[in-house]
Amino acid sequence: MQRDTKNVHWVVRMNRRNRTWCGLLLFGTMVSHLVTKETGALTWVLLVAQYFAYPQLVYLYARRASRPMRAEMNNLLLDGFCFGVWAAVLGFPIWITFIFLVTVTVNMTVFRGKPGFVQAIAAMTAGALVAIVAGGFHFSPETGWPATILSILTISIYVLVVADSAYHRAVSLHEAREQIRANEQALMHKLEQISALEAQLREQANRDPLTGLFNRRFFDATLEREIARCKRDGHSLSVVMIDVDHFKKINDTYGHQAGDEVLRLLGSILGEGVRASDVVCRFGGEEFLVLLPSMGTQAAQERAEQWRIAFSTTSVLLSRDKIGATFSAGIATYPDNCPQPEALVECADASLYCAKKEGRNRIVVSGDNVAVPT
Ligand SMILES: Nc1nc2c(ncn2[C@@H]2O[C@H](COP(=O)(O)OP(=O)(O)OP(=O)(O)O)[C@@H](O)[C@H]2O)c(=O)[nH]1
Repeated sequence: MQRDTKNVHWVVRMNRRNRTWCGLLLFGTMVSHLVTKETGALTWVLLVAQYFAYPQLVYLYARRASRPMRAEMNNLLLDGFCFGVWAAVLGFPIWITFIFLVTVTVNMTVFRGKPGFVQAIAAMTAGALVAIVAGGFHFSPETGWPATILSILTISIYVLVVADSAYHRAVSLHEAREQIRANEQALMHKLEQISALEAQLREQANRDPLTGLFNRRFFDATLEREIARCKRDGHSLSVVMIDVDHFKKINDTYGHQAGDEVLRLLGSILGEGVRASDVVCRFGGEEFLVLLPSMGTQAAQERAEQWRIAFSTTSVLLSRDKIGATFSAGIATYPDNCPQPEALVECADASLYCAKKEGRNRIVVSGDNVAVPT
């Protein structure tokens, strides 16, 4: 059965590899040293257990631990303790003790810095002391040339393995960072697309698709704001309500498409030369509303008159038809002729009604014989 090692913490995997392969070299080195000594069977058994069973046991412990990195640090300390025991049991042979010292301190320092170095020394010392207390102290530092050569080989290979691991770690870190950067860029791009889409949707929600002017929803929201502003600042606020004359007849005579073109023409005339603060909207059907903040009756009337002349003198060309149209408009201005800004649309509507009644193609200002709604 193949075990899935991909989910095992990379430090646990790396240390298992190092313990297994560098352990084999260390095993060989120790064997070459022990064969020159009188070595009991127990020592051989323990040596085999140390280099063949121990790496697998500590790997299983770290792999199953809820915090594998912490478990692996405990394993490294245990390595130090065991090497301390072996060093003392063997009488501190100089080369073998040196390998123990280098591997244990490097392993701990890589992960914990200087405190790791101190902990490694402490773990080795503890192991050595335990062995000395249990079995007595003896000192036999010399190693024969086979053990010396194997020791040099082992330490060289160990340093190479550590350097190679560090290199691969650096490469995969670099790749991961690049991947994160690419993901971030893709995410930013998506966010930009989403906010552009949102802005587009917001814009569409406020626009009339036929004329491109604002719609009633937007007008209502703006009117509320402008009413609050004109009340606060005491500025004028004018509303012009416009309705195409006999529009039904245009539709009936030239068709719905011709009617649409007439509405588009009026929309473009109303939209020309507006101030940033003006709000031109299609209120529905053939009815338009223009909100003119900070504009008194006279100026609003002049503007509406310009639109009326422009519209009545411009024709829509459709196939062979030249379609002309006029509009009627009602104007209401706060505070000039409409004392309640909330009633501006109603006042303008009443004036528009008057303009229609008086014969169309004209503009009527609220208050000019127009009953102001109460
Ligand atoms: N082409 C077109 N026609 C529309 C649209 N919306 C509403 N209408 C038509 O506009 C016409 C409005 O007619 P009426 O309310 O009778 O008004 P009118 O004919 O302009 O008469 P007065 O306003 O009294 O001058 C109706 O026939 C609606 O079908 C639109 O988007 N496009």
